[in-house]
Amino acid sequence: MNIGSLDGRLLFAIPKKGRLHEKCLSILAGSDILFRRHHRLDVCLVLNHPIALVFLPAADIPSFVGKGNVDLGITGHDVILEAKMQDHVTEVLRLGFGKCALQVQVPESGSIQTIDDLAGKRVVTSFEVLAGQYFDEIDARLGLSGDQKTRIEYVGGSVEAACALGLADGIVDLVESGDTMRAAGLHAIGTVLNSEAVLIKSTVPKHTHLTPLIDLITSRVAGVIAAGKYVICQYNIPRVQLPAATAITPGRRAPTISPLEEEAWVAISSMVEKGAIATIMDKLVSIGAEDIMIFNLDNCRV
Ligand SMILES: Nc1ncnc2c1ncn2[C@@H]1O[C@H](COP(=O)(O)OP(=O)(O)OP(=O)(O)O)[C@@H](O)[C@H]1O
Ligand SMILES: O=P(O)(O)OC[C@H]1O[C@H](OP(=O)(O)OP(=O)(O)O)[C@H](O)[C@@H]1O
Repeated sequence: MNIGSLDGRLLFAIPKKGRLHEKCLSILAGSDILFRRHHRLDVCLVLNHPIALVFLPAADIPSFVGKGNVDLGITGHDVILEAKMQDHVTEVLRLGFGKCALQVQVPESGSIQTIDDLAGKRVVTSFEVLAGQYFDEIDARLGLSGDQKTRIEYVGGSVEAACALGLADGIVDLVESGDTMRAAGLHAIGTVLNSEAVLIKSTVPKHTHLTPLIDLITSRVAGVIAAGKYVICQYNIPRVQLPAATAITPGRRAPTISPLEEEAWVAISSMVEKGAIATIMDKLVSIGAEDIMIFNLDNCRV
């Protein structure tokens, strides 16, 4: 592939490895963005759209999109703020995966047990901007200045080992399940930020002719995300219970209500959030619903 073949194409940045990579590949598949990635190549052409995918480290994607070198990208909300790109990129969609929290952590059994105890000491992190901003506020509140201020030191990885190695009194790192933190004998004493994966575009796009394609891809990605979040709930209910049933399954706009051959009954079909389905079914049973069925969505537009 020569670089000339990228001319006029929408450049779409995807995390090349790490926690967000696999989910991004399934979003591309669900959006019918077809590509063949050649071994070791980080740029590849999409077969069925004027798009090229650029596989980059998640932390580099905000700058590429913010500076307009790349038109669209998927990355974490956390790394947008860490790269100070929040004024240069627009978060078009929250994607509901890659959920984690950037937390201040200290050894479970140590003398430091609060943020105020940790202020003025050594903190190791890969998020030096966010950790710096967080502790600047704490230091200011406690009146710490000059040499008394919290020392933030950058490391590129294995942050959780820093306390055990004697490099730090506390760390600032991402937590999802908490397994990594607990395995390192640490616990959280403060939250700097909550994060999830987001679809981003340049706030001031360089290639305005690509706006319709950006909107099309955004709508497809939104459909894939919604299909993962919702299921279809279908059931029969006595007609007299319609108001109660509609309140339990209101749908996104309104439930679909169909007559049955039996005059006193109706069938209802409604989109409901996957996470709430057990409770919703309990409630439907309690008002006399029968034949309740749940269907997964392959894809949708909302
Ligand atoms: N444990 C986690 N659970 C959920 N999301 C996470 C987790 N760790 C990181 N993330 C999200 O994924 C983004 C990329 O983090 P990750 O550690 O996967 O990247 P990486 O450093 O490029 O990959 P690798 O860790 O393989 O070197 C983070 O900025 C954050 O938004
Ligand atoms: O709370 P948990 O579910 O344990 O997740 C937290 C861990 O996940 C991330 O690292 P990752 O495993 O992606 O590897 P990395 O250290 O190479 O970034 C993050 O840096 C934490 O170390």
